[in-house]
Parts: sequence; C-alpha cells; structure tokens
Amino acid sequence: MSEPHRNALLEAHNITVRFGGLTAVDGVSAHFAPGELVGIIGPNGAGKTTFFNAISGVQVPTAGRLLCQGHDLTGRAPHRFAAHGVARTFQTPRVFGDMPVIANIEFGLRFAGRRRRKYLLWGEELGVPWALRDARSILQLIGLASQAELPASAITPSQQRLLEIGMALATRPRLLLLDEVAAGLTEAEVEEMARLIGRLRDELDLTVIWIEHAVTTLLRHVERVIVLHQGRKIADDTPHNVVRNPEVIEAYLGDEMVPPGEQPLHEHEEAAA
Ligand SMILES: Nc1ncnc2c1ncn2[C@@H]1O[C@H](COP(=O)(O)OP(=O)(O)OP(=O)(O)O)[C@@H](O)[C@H]1O
Repeated sequence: MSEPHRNALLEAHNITVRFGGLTAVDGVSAHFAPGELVGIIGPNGAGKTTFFNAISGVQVPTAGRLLCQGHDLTGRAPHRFAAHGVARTFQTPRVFGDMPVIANIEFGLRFAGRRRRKYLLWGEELGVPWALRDARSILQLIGLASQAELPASAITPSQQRLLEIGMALATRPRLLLLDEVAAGLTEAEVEEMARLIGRLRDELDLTVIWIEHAVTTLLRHVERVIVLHQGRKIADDTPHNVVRNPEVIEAYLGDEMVPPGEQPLHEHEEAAA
C-alpha cells in the first residue's frame, strides 16, 4: 500500500466498492491537499457518486483505506467523517421542506456547535471564518438572505441546491464534497454556481471536490481533474492535460475540447507533462 501523503487533508488508498458481482469503484487512489479545488468527471455509472459515498463514510468500502488528516477513518460512520471536517451534498438536495430556510441552516450549526464547543472562548468561536459565524451570515454568503423565512419547499430547485451547500457549510467543514450541484440549472446559473464554489474555496480556505456533468464549466474552474471510467481512475491531471488525454477522449470527452490542429497527447508526452 502507498505511504500516507504528507500534508494531505484526505487520502484514499486503493478504494474498491463492490455491489454483489458489480465493481462500482475499482482500486481508486487519490489524495486531496488543503485548499485544492478538484473535479471528478466520467460517464454515467463510472463510479463517481459511489467514490464520494466511500470518502464521506456513507458507503463502507469493500477494500482500501481512508485517512483524514492522518486519522484512519476506514469503515467509520458518516458522523465520524463529519467530525473530521468532511461535509457533502447529495445528487438530490436533502433539505427539510417544511422548515424555514434559516432553520435548515441552524440545523447544520447545531451539529457544528456540538462538535466545536471546546473552542468557545468568551462566546466567540475560535478559528471559525467570519462568514460562517451564524445562520444569517451563511445565508448572505450563499445568496439566500431574502428567502430566510420561506419554507425550504417554496424556494426554487436551484435555490435548494444553494441551501444544501449552506447546510454543509454550517457544519464548518474543511473538505466540501459537491455532487452534481449544477444539475438542472440553466447555463447562466451553472456559471454562477461555479463562481460561488471558487469563492467558497478562496474565502473559507476549503478543499472542494466537485462531481459534475457540466464538464466545460467545471474544467474552467478546477485546478485538477480526476476521470473515472468503469470504476477505475483513468486520469488525474490538470484540465489542460485531461482534455488532451487519449484514454479520456476515447472513454468520455471526445476530441471537441482539443483545439483544432492540435493532436491529443501521446503517452510519452503525458508522462513528461
Ligand atoms: N447501492 C447500489 N447497489 C447496487 N449497485 C449500485 C449501487 N449504487 C451504485 N450502483 C452501481 O454502481 C455503478 C456506479 O454508480 P455511480 O452512481 O457511482 O456512478 P456515477 O458515476 O455517479 O453515475 P452518474 O453520473 O450516472 O451519477 C453503477 O453501475 C450503478 O448502477
């Protein structure tokens, strides 16, 4: 097994998830450093969500090891991952529809409060970014301040996606996992979402891992992309190199993103890049 990675916030070593005879994730290793914004892409059924489920404790891997800031969390429950600063959204937003928007955020804050009580000093929480200090500031950050009192079921689906991000932020994470938060949004909304994600990473000093089918937008905003295909990791590189990677072109992207006149990278060039 590979050695623990110095400075990595989260390390996945040879993660495999099997459902009966189906191998949904097949020996995937990846590490995520503090402050990184990383995309995960791949065709339908490639194993992206299952990999997310594994690295957030929702799905116990069949094999492999997960380290969060050096702590071995393999096989631990999701709340243990959350306690180590891992927060996530789901493909279908999981908000409390009958509760006001602000109460949804307060729910996340209560969880963070239980976890961080030991950091309380004179009523102030140490090390909490100003933008995450209370429910109002979080709503301001995600652009839902004027919807605070509405029931969550009464806001639009794209606002519900923002709310779910807000609920994840309320747990004061270090690592934010976003599963298709741009699904069903208009092109303008997708771009706005991408800018928000970049801002959250910058302003809150988060590590963000983002699964998305809106590949063109995603590639413009992330620094690194992991490509999954049939459960295997077939690339882990910059967007520039990934769109030129022959295996990725063959399995998923096609060659539309390679500028006209330019050839995809050959294997020896990839290794040198
Ligand atoms: N709980 C489960 N039980 C059985 N098979 C599952 C389960 N969850 C996922 N799978 C299967 O595992 C494979 C990977 O699914 P997964 O949802 O992780 O892919 P994905 O890349 O996220 O796909 P999409 O882009 O469509 O969301 C698929 O073949 C899927 O049908």
